[in-house]
Amino acid sequence: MNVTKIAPSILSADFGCLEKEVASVVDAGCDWIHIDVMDGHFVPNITMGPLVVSALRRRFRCTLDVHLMIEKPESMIPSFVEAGADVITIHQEATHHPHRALQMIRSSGLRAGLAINPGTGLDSLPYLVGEMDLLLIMTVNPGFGGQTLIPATVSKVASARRQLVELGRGDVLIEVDGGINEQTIREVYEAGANVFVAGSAVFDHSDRTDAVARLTKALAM
Ligand SMILES: O=C(CO)[C@@H](O)[C@H](O)COP(=O)(O)O
Repeated sequence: MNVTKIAPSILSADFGCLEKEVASVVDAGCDWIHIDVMDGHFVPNITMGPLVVSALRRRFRCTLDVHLMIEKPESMIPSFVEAGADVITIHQEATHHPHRALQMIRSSGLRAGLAINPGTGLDSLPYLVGEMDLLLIMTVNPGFGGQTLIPATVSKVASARRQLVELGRGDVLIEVDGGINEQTIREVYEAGANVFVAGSAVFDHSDRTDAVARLTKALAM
């Protein structure tokens, strides 16, 4: 699969001027924006909700990639659909009914993603693969930006890619999230990832065009 996307995570952006922050990465050539929704229960942090997604939807045409780090995501899926998300990803660990949650997202006409934490295996893949468009492999424990990629997650990406191909779903995007930077992006790409969430590696730099170009260059090396 040839698709590769850098998806800047606005968790590391300056929320005081979010429109300007997102515009800076869209101007740098990014057409996916990663939006981390945290509820203070599933993860020990609270961020934003559907109102922020709908505000960004009104201003930007790019793909809004919404990552729900919330318990019982089923209850909030309709609000994020209504807000204008393009991709909604739920965590396997956050619901008793991941299959149903993925079906809800798809039946609303959106792309559905399944996220798994670093400590979660790939056992459920054969049972959920028919309902997903994207597999988000957390490369850090979710909740905060600026962490270091956990090395064991790289072989999980490789294993997931192999299994997806064997299951006839080589088209499913593998997204990696956490600790993605110039030093780590190439190894997860080689393992089979194609969507690269980058928070601090983009927003901690004042020149966003340069930051995105550095990641793209590291990917191609
Ligand atoms: O979901 C999360 C954190 O839970 C991420 O999307 C972070 O925002 C990634 O930040 P960096 O590790 O790239 O700084």
